[in-house]
Amino acid sequence: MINSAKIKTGLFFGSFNPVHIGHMALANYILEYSDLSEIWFIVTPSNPLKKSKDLVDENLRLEMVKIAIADEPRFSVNDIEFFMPRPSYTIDTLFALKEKNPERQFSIIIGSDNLVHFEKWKNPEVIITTFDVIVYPRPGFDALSAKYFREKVSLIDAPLLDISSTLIRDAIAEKKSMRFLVPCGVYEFILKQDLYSGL
Ligand SMILES: Nc1ncnc2c1ncn2[C@@H]1O[C@H](COP(=O)(O)OP(=O)(O)OP(=O)(O)O)[C@@H](O)[C@H]1O
Ligand SMILES: O=C(O)c1ccc[n+]([C@@H]2O[C@H](COP(=O)([O-])O)[C@@H](O)[C@H]2O)c1
Repeated sequence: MINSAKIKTGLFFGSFNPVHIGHMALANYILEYSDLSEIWFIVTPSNPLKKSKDLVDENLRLEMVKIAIADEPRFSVNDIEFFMPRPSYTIDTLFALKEKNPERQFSIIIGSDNLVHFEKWKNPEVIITTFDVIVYPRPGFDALSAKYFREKVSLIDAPLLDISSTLIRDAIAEKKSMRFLVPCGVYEFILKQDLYSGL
């Protein structure tokens, strides 16, 4: 199959502990301002570089992403890493997805912070030469001067909300309502499952 006939799919990897409106706004913007037809949220059970003692069960994180994307048919969620060795190395996931989905052309979506520190990832050279990479800005990290800024890298000037899953977890632990910082339905799920309250 020739490349142009393939479905262009963006891959947005994260712990999503929990998914928040910063993730959704970014994915929304990239979907509208790139040539991607769809974005898959890949829930990472165990980020090789980020150990969090507050990490809730991966199935709960998957459920929250399912709730978040329910109204957008061009978004989907994928649990492939649940069935792969831990920690979750993106290179291994990318090749597994490529093999299983020959009808798709994958682009990995990363922040400029990750591109600047790409040498910390497993096999960065292989990722950057094999896959398309869409980079969005993170303040303080200049993608253009990164060692791994190559021809397969494209920059997208997405607006960012200055919030994180850490902020939400900490606030919930302090009994603050975070209803509007997470996608519709996710806050109710957090309360019902009693997540993050005892941190
Ligand atoms: N507010 C945001 N806007 C845009 N991208 C974000 C935002 N927060 C996180 N991301 C990006 O989304 C991806 C997945 O993020 P992750 O699930 O680790 O969320 P996080 O908010 O950074 O989590 P934590 O606070 O637990 O470290 C990461 O590559 C991260 O750079
Ligand atoms: O493959 C690696 O070596 C690797 C190292 C660090 C991060 N990642 C992936 O990048 C995703 C986003 O990471 P982060 O640290 O920006 O939240 C995370 O969910 C992992 O899938 C992957």
